[in-house]
Amino acid sequence: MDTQLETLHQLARPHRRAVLVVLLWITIAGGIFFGSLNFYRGAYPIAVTEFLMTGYSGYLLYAVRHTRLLERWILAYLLPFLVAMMIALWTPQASATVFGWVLLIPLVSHLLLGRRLGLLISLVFMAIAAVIFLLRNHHDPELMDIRSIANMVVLSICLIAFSHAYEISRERSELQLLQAARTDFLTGLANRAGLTVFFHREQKRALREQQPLALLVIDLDYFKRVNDQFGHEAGDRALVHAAELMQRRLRSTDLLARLGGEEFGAVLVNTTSTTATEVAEELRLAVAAGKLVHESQPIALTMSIGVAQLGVDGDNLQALLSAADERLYLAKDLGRNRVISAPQTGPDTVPVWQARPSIF
Ligand SMILES: Nc1nc2c(ncn2[C@@H]2O[C@H](COP(=O)(O)OP(=O)(O)OP(=O)(O)O)[C@@H](O)[C@H]2O)c(=O)[nH]1
Repeated sequence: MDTQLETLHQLARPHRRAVLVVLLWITIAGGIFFGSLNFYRGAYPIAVTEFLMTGYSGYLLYAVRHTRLLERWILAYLLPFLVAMMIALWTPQASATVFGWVLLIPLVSHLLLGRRLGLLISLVFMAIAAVIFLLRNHHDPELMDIRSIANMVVLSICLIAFSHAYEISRERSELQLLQAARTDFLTGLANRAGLTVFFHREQKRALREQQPLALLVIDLDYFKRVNDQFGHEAGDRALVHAAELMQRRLRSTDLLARLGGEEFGAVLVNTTSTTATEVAEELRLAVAAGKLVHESQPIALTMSIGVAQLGVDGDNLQALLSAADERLYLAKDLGRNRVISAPQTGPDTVPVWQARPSIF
């Protein structure tokens, strides 16, 4: 399943679960009421079906509480419920008003299953209900009147269209909110939450495909001075400028994020610590060479960077952030404007094991 679809399912789960629980309670109450009524009237097959549906709904109520397979349980409720509805429509004892329940199908199936499956289920079961209606009532001139039929068709189309439009706009708003929650407002990069989601996805892929994965933690040097000397607005521009320079040098498959303040993080997919160090070096040189001018005065920017690799420096994001952070602060202690990574890295870096004694 693609990640956006999976994210949409995850976002929708709490409200779908809530709708399902309400429907199950209504089914239980309705099943007891109509089952007793039909039993009393002697309509035993319908009464038994309704009592069975009541018991099944009670079981589902228990099952859906903590399940991770909510979509399957929804289908396990909705399909028998709709089949029972079709059987009830077909039974000779059922009155014509029972067809009113069919109008619930698009609302319930869209609320429970979203726009794609909701639309499919609505179309299939409403078409079956229409066929049953025509077969049962084709002798009734009042019900077969063109105006009555047109009324029912238009009402059905309206309900399908409204339910579908509601689901589309709900999905869109949820995605926009999610996007905003994972984006840094100033630079437009991912924020820490966005980096976390991206890292976990790439970590799974890296483990599955046995590929390396590297993390950079990047901090602008003496950034307080930029703010103090040029003002906060110029500081903001400098952050955006550095972000753009770095973004240009990364592959589209990598992720650059602003972790907060003047600190950035980069997840480099399919990259070893050695290559990540070379990339970090390129980023450092690009930002140091970048020409940012504020009111005719150049703003000089440099960065310190710590590098870590999955499986070498830790097996989770927290461990990699700590390792990269530790190296970043070592870079600061050694005079800033440099990259520090694991011991086996390139010539322009200071190995951790060599540099460590200077800070103790
Ligand atoms: N303009 C601007 N400044 C910010 C933002 N977030 C954090 N800062 C500033 O970044 C500066 C960070 O200062 P410090 O933590 O002392 O670090 P530094 O001056 O970069 O020094 P080193 O990191 O040790 O090289 C502070 O002055 C913050 O106000 C922001 O969104 N915009």
